[in-house]
Amino acid sequence: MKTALHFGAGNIGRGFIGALLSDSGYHVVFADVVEKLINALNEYKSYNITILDVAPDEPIKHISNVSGIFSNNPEQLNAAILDAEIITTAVGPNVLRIISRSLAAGISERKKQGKEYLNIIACENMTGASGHLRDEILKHLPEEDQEYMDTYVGFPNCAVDRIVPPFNPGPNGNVLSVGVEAFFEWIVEEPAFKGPRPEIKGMKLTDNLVAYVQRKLFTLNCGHATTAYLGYLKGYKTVDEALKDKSIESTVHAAMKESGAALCKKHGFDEEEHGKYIEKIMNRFRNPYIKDDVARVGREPLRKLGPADRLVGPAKMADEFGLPKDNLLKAIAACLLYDNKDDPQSVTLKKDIESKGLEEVLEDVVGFKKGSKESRQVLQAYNELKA
Ligand SMILES: NC(=O)c1ccc[n+]([C@@H]2O[C@H](COP(=O)([O-])OP(=O)(O)OC[C@H]3O[C@@H](n4cnc5c(N)ncnc54)[C@H](O)[C@@H]3O)[C@@H](O)[C@H]2O)c1
Ligand SMILES: O=P(O)(O)OC[C@@H](O)[C@@H](O)[C@H](O)[C@H](O)CO
Repeated sequence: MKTALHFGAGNIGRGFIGALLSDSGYHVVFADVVEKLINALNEYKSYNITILDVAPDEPIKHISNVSGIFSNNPEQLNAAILDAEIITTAVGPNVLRIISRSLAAGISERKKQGKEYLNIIACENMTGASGHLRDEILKHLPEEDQEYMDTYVGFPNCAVDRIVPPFNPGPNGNVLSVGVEAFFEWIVEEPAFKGPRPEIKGMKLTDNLVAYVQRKLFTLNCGHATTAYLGYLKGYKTVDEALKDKSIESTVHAAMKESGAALCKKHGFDEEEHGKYIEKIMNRFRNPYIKDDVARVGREPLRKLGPADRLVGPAKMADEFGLPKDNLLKAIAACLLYDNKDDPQSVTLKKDIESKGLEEVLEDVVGFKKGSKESRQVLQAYNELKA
């Protein structure tokens, strides 16, 4: 049987990518650092996915042929890398650097054992995640193994879309159970594969990946983050609850339209089709069967304020074409106000704003120069939202 190694047995790992791999005939080995997940994977060797929607065709999907290993156990991991025909990740962009050392060791071992093609796909909300992972691996790979990696190891980037919220399996439920929306989209960069393309049900291939990644990140994740930060400020707990607030809904919609106008100019998307794409996403956010925590959606605000990420990325793109971006700037201001003591990045952000001042943080983190029009506008929105 074919083996797939997937890093991260979390929401997207179990609820999306691992499930597609298992459905396509792979034995899926999940590598994670959480003991209870690994133990449960090895004990039950299967889990259930609940589809959170009105009358889904298949309300519960049973996923089998799975097992778990510890990502911080070099022997287990090396053996799994050696066996794998494909490797995927869904660990969060910041963890890619952490797993890169083990992947480098595994790639060197594959060379020693005369193994051929392998593709590694990082399924994270980040433009160029697999390429970034490759760069991190290169830092640990001996020079004499680099040619082997160039020849035999592909790093196709991808866009990954399915809302997988926190899920409560109930008092006697299985820790592996996961609830997902019915919709899913996994688009992978075809030219970057090395060797034969793997056949995975539900994986779509494209040769224009950047457009799809930006379409998803700057629309869905942009609207999601805007809802989360504005919602958190007003004390709402979930995305659907926040969107029932008309003033939040209209800002979220307007921010997605601003990013949409920029995306259509940049990538030539049809405006009418893109409008439908936005409406479909708004309806996905409103799905009453999904109770998605605003703290999950707003997690790691410093990452989300990055220059190529969901808020600043579309604002810069709008600027490139001289298009409006007032609502995107308001979303950036709401993100800067995110004050959640359980989120380490929120704590750091707050401390930095207190010690350096908002303008300096805007320049360092977001890239808006002190005194620039954008910086002044964010400052004004920040003070208005704070009041
Ligand atoms: N949940 C969603 O709706 C969704 C949708 C699309 C994309 N994503 C992206 O998928 C990625 C994962 O998100 P998630 O929601 O599944 O998060 P999650 O927190 O549910 O899962 C991440 C998993 O990675 C594990 N992990 C942490 N460090 C690790 C390490 N060193 N080695 C192996 N595993 C490690 C964690 O223990 C956890 O189980 C993120 O990049 C996210 O942006 C999430
Ligand atoms: O995972 P993050 O932190 O990058 O973003 C939070 C959510 O917006 C995200 O997980 C969405 O649910 C997902 O991207 C839907 O495909």
